[in-house]
Amino acid sequence: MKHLQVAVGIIRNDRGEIFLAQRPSTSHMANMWEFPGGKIEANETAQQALVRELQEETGIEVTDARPYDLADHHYPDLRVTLHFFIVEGWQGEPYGREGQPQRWVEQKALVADEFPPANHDIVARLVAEAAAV
Ligand SMILES: Nc1nc2c([nH]c(=O)n2[C@H]2C[C@H](O)[C@@H](COP(=O)(O)OP(=O)(O)OP(=O)(O)O)O2)c(=O)[nH]1
Ligand SMILES: [Mg+2]
Repeated sequence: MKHLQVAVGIIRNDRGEIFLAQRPSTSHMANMWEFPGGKIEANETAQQALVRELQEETGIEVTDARPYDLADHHYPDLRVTLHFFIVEGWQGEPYGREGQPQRWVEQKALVADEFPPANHDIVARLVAEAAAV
């Protein structure tokens, strides 16, 4: 089975909101909401892939990102390992550079069911941590 390593950015602004993008209708996990990111290439670290993917998908230049969590998930015909980073420093303003719909959502208002199944534990953790503040 194919196994993808994916770098994913949880972009959080100073109001505690997180940037989400909607996956294209033709992609794997079509129409679900996601944290922007993408596949780690063979010659890259996870952090390098994160910086490149957020530039490509949201137009920002990441200046502050720290590893947050890992999630391993088996889809029916694909295994993914997601490398999540919290991104709290960047230049520019993120937007759906590939034409994908986007929105900012308060961390405590994230809804796990809007995300691919691989994200469910992470979204629950983010919501719990927001509630604890
Ligand atoms: N970016 C991203 N991918 C996710 C998330 N959750 C999740 O299961 N995935 C899965 C969907 C895909 O099967 C896989 C790879 O992500 P991707 O489709 O963004 O990869 P990519 O940007 O490199 O895409 P492409 O160049 O092939 O078009 O990770 C998430 O929150 N963000
Ligand atoms: Mg992507």
